[in-house]
Amino acid sequence: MAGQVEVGIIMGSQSDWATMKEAANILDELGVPYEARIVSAHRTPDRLWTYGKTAVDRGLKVIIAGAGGAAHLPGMMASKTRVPVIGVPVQTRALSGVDSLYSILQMPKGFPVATMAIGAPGAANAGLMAAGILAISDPALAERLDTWRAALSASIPEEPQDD
Ligand SMILES: Nc1c(C(=O)O)ncn1[C@@H]1O[C@H](COP(=O)(O)O)[C@@H](O)[C@H]1O
Repeated sequence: MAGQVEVGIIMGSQSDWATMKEAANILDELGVPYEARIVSAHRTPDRLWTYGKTAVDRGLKVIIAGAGGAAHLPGMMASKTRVPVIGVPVQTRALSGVDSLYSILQMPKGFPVATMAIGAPGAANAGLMAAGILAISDPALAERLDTWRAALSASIPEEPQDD
């Protein structure tokens, strides 16, 4: 997307993109510029270091970090930059993403990660959370987000339907 990139979507592996794309889709819908990068604490620690070190100067306002299994990426990124990190536990085959959730959730005091739900709903909510944070100082985005939320509410029928 054109414009100053204020949201960084990072993920531990290419295999996370199917999940993390849900965050990107929401940001596309709301007209929020973002970048998407593969950054792994385990496999590309130097890349993580550089990304975290330069995040503030590059103008990033929120980082969405998704990882699965021993999901150390969100916490490590939160240690490296004061840019708020939203963590997305990617669903895993072995342990259904509970491993990812626990790896991201229990941060020690001082370096928080705002942890979302496991999998695609969590990634979509991460996009919405990032948009909500940016909307605090962006009235036009706030209006788009309000419209998006109202449309979702309006799409929910009052009564259950038969299949
Ligand atoms: N959890 C992490 C980190 C990290 O936290 O740094 N780097 C990769 N991974 C995870 O390994 C899983 C399997 O990766 P592969 O599919 O590449 O084997 C992915 O869900 C990724 O997020």
